Amino acid sequence: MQVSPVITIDGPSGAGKGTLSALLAKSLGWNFLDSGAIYRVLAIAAIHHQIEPDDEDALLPLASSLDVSFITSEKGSKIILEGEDVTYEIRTEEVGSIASKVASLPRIREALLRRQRAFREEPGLVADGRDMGTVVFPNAEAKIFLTASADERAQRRYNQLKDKGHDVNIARLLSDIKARDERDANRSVAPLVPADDALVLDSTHLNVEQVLEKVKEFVGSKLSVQCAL
Ligand SMILES: Nc1ncnc2c1ncn2[C@@H]1O[C@H](COP(=O)(O)OP(=O)(O)O)[C@@H](O)[C@H]1O
Ligand SMILES: Nc1ccn([C@@H]2O[C@H](COP(=O)(O)OP(=O)(O)O)[C@@H](O)[C@H]2O)c(=O)n1
Repeated sequence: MQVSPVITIDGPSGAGKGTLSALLAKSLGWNFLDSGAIYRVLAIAAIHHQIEPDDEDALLPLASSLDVSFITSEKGSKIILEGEDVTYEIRTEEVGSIASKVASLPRIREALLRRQRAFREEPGLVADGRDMGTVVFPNAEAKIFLTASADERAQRRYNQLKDKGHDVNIARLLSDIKARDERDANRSVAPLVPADDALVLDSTHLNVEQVLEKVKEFVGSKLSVQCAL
């Protein structure tokens, strides 16, 4: 059976993965998986159910039957957890930090694998995360590892959260980002590392258009989708 093609975009927080993935998915007309949102939703569910982020036994049933839906319409996309709209709530740095704690638990990652792979549908998928090219879709057609310096990523996150009306502090953001980098890169399962066959792209001194240009060139060399791009 022919499976749909996948482009994976992995990298640390604030590197521009979500921005790039959304632009690529839109220009190709492909599906989009924001795998980080699944971990963030699980973090919110843990808070709602008063479960500590390191309590793997208690989190496991929650992860296995996570009642979440990703709704995309012309007005934008919405994330609904147990009937509640958590689209705005999941984006705080605090939730990102709890997400990175629950994401370090091996059985939790295992429980979420099938849910993530189910996004691979016709005509194709752009998957954004930490382990998309290494674990979830190891046979992806094109893999990108997008990074940038921690200072640049903290500044981008600061601007982004401020624009959305969140109360933010740049020094705190930088230290949270560094702590999250450290945890994501050093965990025992699915650590944040580029796949052997990934294009590693440092976006510190590149704007969104420049990143997109380079990625389109790379994707075009790996897949026969040049016409769509
Ligand atoms: N190359 C870039 N240069 C400057 N800002 C960028 C770049 N890529 C993304 N951004 C901005 O940085 C912020 C974080 O990007 P995002 O795509 O959410 O990162 P990630 O998904 O890797 O955490 C967003 O506000 C986005 O518009
Ligand atoms: N595929 C993924 C995606 C996210 N995550 C975890 O979930 C957290 C939040 O992911 P995210 O992609 O929303 O984070 P940002 O890059 O947007 O800050 C990350 O810090 C990771 O610890 C993961 O472990 N594996």
